Amino acid sequence: MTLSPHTLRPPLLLPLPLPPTSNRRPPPPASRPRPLHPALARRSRSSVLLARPPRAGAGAGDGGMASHGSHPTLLEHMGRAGAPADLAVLVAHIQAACKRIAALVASPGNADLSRAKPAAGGTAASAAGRDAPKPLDELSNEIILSSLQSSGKVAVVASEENDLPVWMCDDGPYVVVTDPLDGSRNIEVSIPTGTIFGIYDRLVELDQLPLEEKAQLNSLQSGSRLVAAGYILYSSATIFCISFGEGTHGFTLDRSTGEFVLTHPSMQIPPRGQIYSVNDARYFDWPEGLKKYIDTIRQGKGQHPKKYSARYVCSLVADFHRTIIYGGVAMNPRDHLRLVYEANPLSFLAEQAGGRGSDGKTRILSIQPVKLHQRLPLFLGSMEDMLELESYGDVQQKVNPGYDV
Ligand SMILES: O=P(O)(O)OC[C@H]1O[C@](O)(COP(=O)(O)O)[C@@H](O)[C@@H]1O
Repeated sequence: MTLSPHTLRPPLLLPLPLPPTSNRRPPPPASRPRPLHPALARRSRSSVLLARPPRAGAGAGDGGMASHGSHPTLLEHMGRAGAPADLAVLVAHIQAACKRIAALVASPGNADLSRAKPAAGGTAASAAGRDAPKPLDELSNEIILSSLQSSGKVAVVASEENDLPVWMCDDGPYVVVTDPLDGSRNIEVSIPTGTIFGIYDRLVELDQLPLEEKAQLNSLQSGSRLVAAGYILYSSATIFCISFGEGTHGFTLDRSTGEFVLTHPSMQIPPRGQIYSVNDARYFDWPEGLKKYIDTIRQGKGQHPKKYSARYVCSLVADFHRTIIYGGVAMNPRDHLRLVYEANPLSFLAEQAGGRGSDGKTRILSIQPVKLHQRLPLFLGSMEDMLELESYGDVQQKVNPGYDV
């Protein structure tokens, strides 16, 4: 595994032309700029003002710079919040990559790419010498990595798809952790998928260490040091939720212009929901505390005197997005989800929306990662539901026999 893939191939598929949609909401009420998170304030010396006058004919591929009526675009929002120029450039590249992934997962034929399919004869290449089609998570990884590399702002990226962190640029100010396409096993049946990412400052104090060592240590930063995090949900709408440490904000892709526009400003998880989200076919492998908690809330006998409903997409971003909006708790109690590029970014977003992320005992953002692909139980959701769940003590599933589906 090389640490310097300067030969990254450009993604193979181009976005298809997208039809206009009518999924726009009425304009949000005018909001005053919020105070900057200290991490942003520290770096705002070179902040940018990205708001621009309306431009005729603005569309996909213009980097998100066009004004969009009374809905600020993502980059306009960053400009108004005083985000550093480097961070805005980086986010612009991430959003461009995610537009391509959105087109990819929605394109005809993607079912063929939903999992690895070796060419005839079991080799990676066909008789004609062409590569076998790559599964979508690999393609998405290539799209994200090539975008991050061309941003020039990333020192190192740690991805679910790479065994080791990928060193990109010695003076890149940021470190990115990412799951480029979560839930890809759902693609074949057109169920929502998502991209997750987290952004840290490069640890300049490690600059003199050998490449592998500084790549690893930069990628293993505690979630409490996140500068920004986000997810992109590819569903009936494509939604980009992001936090720079001053709230969690959601932007919806307007396919008529190619812009992510602010549709969910300052998202707040309701303090209490009435939905639990878990793969409960695993019930008999759960510990007593978790069984008791779920049995109790199902019957409306918990702290909230209402019977809970179950929802489980089995696609982390979709389950989390619903939980942020409706409240409740989304969980995977076994050691399955990854601390560095799944649990940390989503916990950061949950906290910024007034919720909580924990492993059933401990606040996720206070756990020091020791391995890049470290797995753990993950519980995310409304503050009151989370505290009630954790009060049962014994909620982490220790038995993890491996499941076929
Ligand atoms: O099989 P389980 O325990 O229900 O896990 C489902 C979870 O695994 C994921 O599919 C991620 O798993 P992978 O990293 O193996 O793709 C999530 O999207 C989903 O929330």
